[in-house]
Amino acid sequence: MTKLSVNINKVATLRNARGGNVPNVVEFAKDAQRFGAQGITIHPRPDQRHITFKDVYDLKPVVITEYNIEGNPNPHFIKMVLDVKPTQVTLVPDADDAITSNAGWDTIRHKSFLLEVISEFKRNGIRTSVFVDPVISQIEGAKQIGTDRIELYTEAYAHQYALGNTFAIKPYTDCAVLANQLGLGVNAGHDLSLENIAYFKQNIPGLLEVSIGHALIAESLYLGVENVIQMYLNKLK
Ligand SMILES: CC(=O)[C@@H](O)[C@H](O)COP(=O)(O)O
Ligand SMILES: NCC(=O)COP(=O)(O)O
Repeated sequence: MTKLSVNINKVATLRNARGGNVPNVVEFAKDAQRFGAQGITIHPRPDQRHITFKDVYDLKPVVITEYNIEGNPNPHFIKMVLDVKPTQVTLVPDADDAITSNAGWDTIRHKSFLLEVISEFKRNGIRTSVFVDPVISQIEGAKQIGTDRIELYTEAYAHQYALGNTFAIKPYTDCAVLANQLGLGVNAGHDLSLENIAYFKQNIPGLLEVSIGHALIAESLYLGVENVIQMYLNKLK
């Protein structure tokens, strides 16, 4: 079975736009789990543009499924994750000013750094995952750094799938097959959506978890808007 971890960054983006507490990120996480989400993912960025450092702590007691914290392991991020002890930490090599995550780790070049950070998280009972491009040598490198899982960076797949290029799945399938052989768990995320998720799932053996945020929130707006407009109209009769 593949678990759905709902990324709630965009809920925080909306909240921060007004400076208040609407929508409430903690309540949203509770409701998402009540509606069936099997995990909650957040990606606190250094500028706190969406998820704040306070959110990271506030969410801990309410995430009763799997709590996945993603981010670049700078000293502050490492401390926060060690304090909160989520189910899983996903290491992402994003620059502070990146609009969103835009590349996987070079697991070969950063081997010694990743080995050290991963062993510290694992010593503290936190499952580790490493965000990687679908490149065979990077999966082999991931095995060398002792991570429990990899997260396949799916932006390229999502982009090509939307253009009708289903062959774009091939490097992902190949990497998942190798990861399974090496005993690495396989997660995936970035730009997955209602449109492209079924084909991805069908072609990725042993897919343990997908984390989905941007499209899921956008789709929720579209799929919910008729209902909400009708509710307003009823109140205005
Ligand atoms: C690691 C990853 O793939 C990202 O998708 C991420 O967690 C989303 O971050 P933003 O919501 O800041 O774009
Ligand atoms: N790890 C990927 C994630 O959490 C969500 O990415 P996206 O769906 O917001 O692109």
